[in-house]
Amino acid sequence: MDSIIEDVQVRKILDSRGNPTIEVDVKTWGGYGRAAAPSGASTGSREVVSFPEGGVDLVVSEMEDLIASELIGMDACDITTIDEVLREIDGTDNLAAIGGNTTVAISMAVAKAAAASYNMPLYQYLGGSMVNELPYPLGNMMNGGAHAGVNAPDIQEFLVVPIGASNMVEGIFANASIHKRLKELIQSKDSAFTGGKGDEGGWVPNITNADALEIQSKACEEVGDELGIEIRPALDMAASELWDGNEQKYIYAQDGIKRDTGDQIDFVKDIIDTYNMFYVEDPFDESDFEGFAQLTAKVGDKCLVCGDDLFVTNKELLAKGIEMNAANAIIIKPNQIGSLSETHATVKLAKENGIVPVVSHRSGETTDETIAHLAVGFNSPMIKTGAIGGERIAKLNELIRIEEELPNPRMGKF
Ligand SMILES: O=C(O)[C@@H](CO)OP(=O)(O)O
Ligand SMILES: [Mg+2]
Repeated sequence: MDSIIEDVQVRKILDSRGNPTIEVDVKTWGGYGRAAAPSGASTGSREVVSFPEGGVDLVVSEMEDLIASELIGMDACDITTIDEVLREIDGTDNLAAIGGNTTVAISMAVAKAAAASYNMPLYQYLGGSMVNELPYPLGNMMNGGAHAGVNAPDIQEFLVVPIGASNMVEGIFANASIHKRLKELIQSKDSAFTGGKGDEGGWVPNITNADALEIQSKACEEVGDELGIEIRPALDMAASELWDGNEQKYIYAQDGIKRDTGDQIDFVKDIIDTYNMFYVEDPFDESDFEGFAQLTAKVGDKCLVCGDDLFVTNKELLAKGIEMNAANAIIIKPNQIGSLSETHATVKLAKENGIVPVVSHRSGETTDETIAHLAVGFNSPMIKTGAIGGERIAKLNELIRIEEELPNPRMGKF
């Protein structure tokens, strides 16, 4: 049994914001897997807790031995049971005792060790030998909101999708070209722009939301024409960060505008119509399933309306969203739910119901490349993982390698 776990090691490492996070090594008789946990800034309130009070240091000093002693001797292929054991060790509903980042890093390292035990890449171990589809890269171009400083746009992420790309390399480099072009276009609107970037490598301009939307769309058209492929704009509005529960309004500080839910529906629909948006994530507060459902009814036939904070990769919340027709896409972030098997269950439910799963990074990342394998192995037609920057290109470059390995690679289907 090459996949029997022999050792589990936990260490504190840096993330891209300079915060501590956790990296786990799992050794089996015949293989080895390593994975690290990312962390969010605009987190959903229903996500599992990242770390116990005491943080990564406490996990390393007091929990490593306990966790290792439970897992040593188990079969790394039995990932569901291993995830259950981790939940039992924790003993809370929201993984507050050992931390969802601890469990997810172990869970992903176990899966990688299992794959390595049988000399397989993770995507093939998860997706089978017929897997051959690659995800369109949803690339982050400009940052605002919680991922940027003051004076930035309120909308958190201005993204693009190279939907006309015929392969991964073409899509990834199209996004990099847009990122470059946007620097020039920002300078035309903001002469004091110094080239500052946000947490995910997108530019942080001091311009209005309207100006940002305009140059985002211009960059898609110009670069799309030059490269001869269709590139469409997309947004993550991260509207939970804009929502003021007392005022019952979305506060757009940069524009000095407040919008109630009805105004917000009209505002987002207008943006989708005007700019032919391919994808809009979290256009409403995380508790507003009804607002999501109203927007999806209006634009769901031409735009992906995606829930991130709304669903937090949680199967029960997704089931509620399916019942209410709240969205037609879901962000998949393993550390929101704390394990690979629960992440897989949510992806499965999404696919069974025609909801597009979009595997995603977090704003605080490491050079861990696991999500590139999850996107391919889970057959996710899109991956959200930035456009430039070391911790972002770790995933993109891994997708380039995976494309090279696949016998008959093709871009995913929506
Ligand atoms: O809102 C998001 O989708 C993510 C990643 O882009 O941000 P965070 O990791 O801060 O939640
Ligand atoms: Mg989001």
